[in-house]
Amino acid sequence: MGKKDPPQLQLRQRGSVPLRRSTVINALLCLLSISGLISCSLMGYVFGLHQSDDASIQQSGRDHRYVRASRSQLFGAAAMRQGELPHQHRQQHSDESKWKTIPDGWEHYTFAEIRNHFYCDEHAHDQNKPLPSLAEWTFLRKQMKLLVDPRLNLDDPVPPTQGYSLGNTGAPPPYYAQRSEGKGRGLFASRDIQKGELVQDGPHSFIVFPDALSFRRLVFALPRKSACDITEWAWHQELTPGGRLTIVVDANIAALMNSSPEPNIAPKTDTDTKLYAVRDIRKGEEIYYDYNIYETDWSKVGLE
Ligand SMILES: C[S@@+](CC[C@H](N)C(=O)[O-])C[C@H]1O[C@@H](n2cnc3c(N)ncnc32)[C@H](O)[C@@H]1O
Repeated sequence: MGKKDPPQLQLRQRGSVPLRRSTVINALLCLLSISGLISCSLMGYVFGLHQSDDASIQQSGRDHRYVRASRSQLFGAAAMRQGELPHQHRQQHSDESKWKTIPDGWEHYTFAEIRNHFYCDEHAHDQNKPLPSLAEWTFLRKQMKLLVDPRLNLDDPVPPTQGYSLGNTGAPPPYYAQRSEGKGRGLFASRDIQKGELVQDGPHSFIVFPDALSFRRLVFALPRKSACDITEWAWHQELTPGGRLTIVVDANIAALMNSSPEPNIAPKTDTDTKLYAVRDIRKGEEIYYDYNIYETDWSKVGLE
């Protein structure tokens, strides 16, 4: 009696009006989807997404080293850079549109071109780089297994934030990671170490790149800062006397070891991948080896 219908009811009673509105909305949505489809195809063409996974990047060489990485895996990494990982610190870089994409011809990039692409000099000069988190190590190691060598066994009772099982003892190496004044991050003795003690057990710590392509594949499948880290952490050396020069990188905090012309640890020979204390080291002292014992010419390992 005299009570007005609630507004929503009145609307329904207006009959054809909602129908016309929905038709218009449907038509607009249709138009939007069609234009979306067209622009997606165009972008896919421009960025090479039109290539099927059969155009996988294949690593030539022996079967046991055969690794396939589909373009979608690499483009997944590029998409991740678009949003940046939560643990990445957002900074302004001169050309974000450049380092956030996978460049054409990445398979042939030189070491210097890779560093230019990711503006790694900016990263190198950042004195406030945080220690890599467990999540960052875990992602890096996952990509290493996927894109460098599927046979890699990176299971270890010691987490990468503490190192790895030194000599398979189940105990970490006698160091921990923290910021090092003027050097980014570094390693420090977690206890007194006696002259002659094994401090760094290379083969239990590093991964070996079968070739230069696997190195490029890994860096282009990483967030920018991790890609730059890899270019700073990796080195190359002959792993056996007279053997070929091989690219290697530690897959844990051992990668953070800095260099000194007066190192406190050193290998016994040029091809030795174990490093021993050359003098007594006190708890809390920074651990150094001397990078100059290794080859530094990246053209010698196919990254020219
Ligand atoms: C293998 S990484 C060592 C870890 C590095 N400090 C980090 O935070 O990622 C090599 C890089 O560390 C830095 N570095 C190593 N030794 C250094 C030193 N004695 N003085 C200054 N920087 C050093 C250089 O930037 C070098 O390219």
